[in-house]
Amino acid sequence: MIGTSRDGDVVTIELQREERRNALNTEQCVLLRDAVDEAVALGARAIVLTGQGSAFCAGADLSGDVYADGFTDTLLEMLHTIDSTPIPVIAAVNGPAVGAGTQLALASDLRVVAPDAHFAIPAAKLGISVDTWTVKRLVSLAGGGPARTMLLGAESLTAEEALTAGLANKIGDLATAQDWAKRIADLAPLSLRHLKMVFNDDGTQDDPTPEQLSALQAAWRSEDMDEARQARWEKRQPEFKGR
Ligand SMILES: CCCCCCCCCCCCC[C@H](O)CC(=O)SCCNC(=O)CCNC(=O)[C@H](O)C(C)(C)COP(=O)(O)OP(=O)(O)OC[C@H]1O[C@@H](n2cnc3c(N)ncnc32)[C@H](O)[C@@H]1OP(=O)(O)O
Repeated sequence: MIGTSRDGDVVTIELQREERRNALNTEQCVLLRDAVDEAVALGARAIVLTGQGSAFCAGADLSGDVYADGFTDTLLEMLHTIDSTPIPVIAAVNGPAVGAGTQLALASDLRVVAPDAHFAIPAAKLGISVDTWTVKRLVSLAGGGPARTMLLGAESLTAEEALTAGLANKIGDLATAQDWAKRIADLAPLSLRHLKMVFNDDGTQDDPTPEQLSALQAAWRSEDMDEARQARWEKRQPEFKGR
């Protein structure tokens, strides 16, 4: 089960399998992927992801065969959908984020973490191999030290430790994340879209040449730049139209 709600330009998507601490199976991954796609198609300017009840997400559903009915491929597809959305995704980590639950938080752009939440990837306890993307994203966000503690040491990271390491951006609750999302939704969409592309560039692309960079800047030039300048001149909030 997945729940969605909309407040202006912000769509909140909630994992709703509280009885299983929002564990993910193939069906949940498909529902979550489709909910994210729908929010983007509806023109949302920011998405908040959260979990129902006391946990954010307990990871892959261990109550059956974890890798049944193409779970891994569907998980990968869902995480890639979140990672590549043109709009910012804020994870409101309302409780434990374990295994694929941490991966879900890693695929988001920003993380607001509840004080009693924690991150863990107990792959080494479960005989599971962790993929390269997850290791690289964890290192890029939390640093090599905390990443090794979590993966090689199979230890969890508390909210405060995650904030110190850089994995958490803020300590707060769902309302904190939604308020932040509303402020982000008022920023220039194309600027955010370009920043997300640059942040998520995994380094396999060659750096653009100066000519490519100026062409990219020209291509990204939008009416939003004129609106921002005009709004500043007229001392009012800009109303960005770019997508
Ligand atoms: C952009 C490109 C992306 C590329 C990505 C590539 C991906 C490639 C594929 C990677 C493959 C790896 C996938 C993934 O990492 C693997 C996993 O996720 S393994 C699962 C790891 N999860 C766990 O080990 C969590 C276990 N659970 C807990 O630690 C605790 O339950 C909790 C979450 C801390 C909550 O604790 P409590 O609140 O005390 O709750 P309980 O423990 O009492 O549980 C309540 C209830 O929920 C059931 N439950 C909990 N977790 C799960 C689960 N994972 N699956 C199923 N059910 C779960 C638990 O059994 C209880 O139910 P009850 O017994 O009461 O019926």
